[in-house]
Amino acid sequence: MGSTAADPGPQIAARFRADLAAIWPEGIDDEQARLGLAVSGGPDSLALLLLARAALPGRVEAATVDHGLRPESGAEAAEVGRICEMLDVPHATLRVQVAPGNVQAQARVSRYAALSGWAAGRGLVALATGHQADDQAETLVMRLNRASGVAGLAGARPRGSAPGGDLLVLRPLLDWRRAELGEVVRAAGLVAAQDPSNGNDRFDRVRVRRALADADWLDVSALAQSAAHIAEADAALEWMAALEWRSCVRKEPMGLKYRPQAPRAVILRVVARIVRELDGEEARGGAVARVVEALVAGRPASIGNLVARPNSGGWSFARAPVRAARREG
Ligand SMILES: Nc1ncnc2c1ncn2[C@@H]1O[C@H](COP(=O)(O)OP(=O)(O)OP(=O)(O)O)[C@@H](O)[C@H]1O
Repeated sequence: MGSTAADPGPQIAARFRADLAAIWPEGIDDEQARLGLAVSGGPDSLALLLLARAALPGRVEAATVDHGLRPESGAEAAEVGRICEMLDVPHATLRVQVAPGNVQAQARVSRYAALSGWAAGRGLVALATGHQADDQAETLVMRLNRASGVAGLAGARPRGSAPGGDLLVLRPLLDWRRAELGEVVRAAGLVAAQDPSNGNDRFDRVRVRRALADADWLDVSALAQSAAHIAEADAALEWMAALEWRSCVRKEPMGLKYRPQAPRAVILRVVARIVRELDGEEARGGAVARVVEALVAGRPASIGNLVARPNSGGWSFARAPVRAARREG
């Protein structure tokens, strides 16, 4: 493929360059700095590949994670490899094993772990992903429909770190519409895989997508911006929860003691972290809320393998004693 066919038009390229510049890490103005691209083979991340290659010629590398969860995943990764070869962009396929349990959540954990290892090994300054405005808006509407709290409603942030690590993740396409990205791919003569991402909540998402397309009074870009505002509020709550943890949570011989000071939204996060640290499990939001409600009312409560008790100005959390009967049996 000639570079002219693959290169997006000058206006599109300039818009992407400006979006990338706005989130580019401070202090990394090195002309040699190279950016990693997470390319699943779907239309959004293929557009990312084309746009980033034009914005940073010779300074991008791509990786595709093959979770091995669908029969066609290997062929999709190979197709991304073929496209990258045509575009003269180095490409790696990262095969991962997904731990049993919540498959989508585990796939995400292994995906980011693999991408982080790859980026570190290749000396890349950051990883860019293809999250875009329609996905943000759809997720927001789906979560509103499930009564999600702030963390659930928060959209992806333009700049953040990969879960469980310190790889910088850039999302330069958050203001781009799906149709615009599809057009970038089409204009380059490429054919994207049928949306290999977004498989987790595909059914709900497709329904919401149709509803949003029919509701011409709904402004998808505005919804996406709201998701971004909520993401900032979520980060602020996390910051407050870290502060509350430092000043109000103490070790006890049997577990942790918490003397809550903050508003309830922060308390819920601190209690969720206590459960995570003592029980090693991620607690469901509703279960955490029930425990807090009981403790505020002066009643003990249990969550996972923990017992929480109100006492002398605070709440004690400890692992529940193994019942004698169970031990004997
Ligand atoms: N198998 C994959 N290989 C490489 N990149 C991927 C893969 N799956 C997803 N991505 C990257 O993540 C972006 C968002 O994909 P998707 O919407 O599936 O993720 P998500 O689960 O909604 O978001 P997050 O990964 O932040 O939880 C894609 O545009 C792409 O950049």
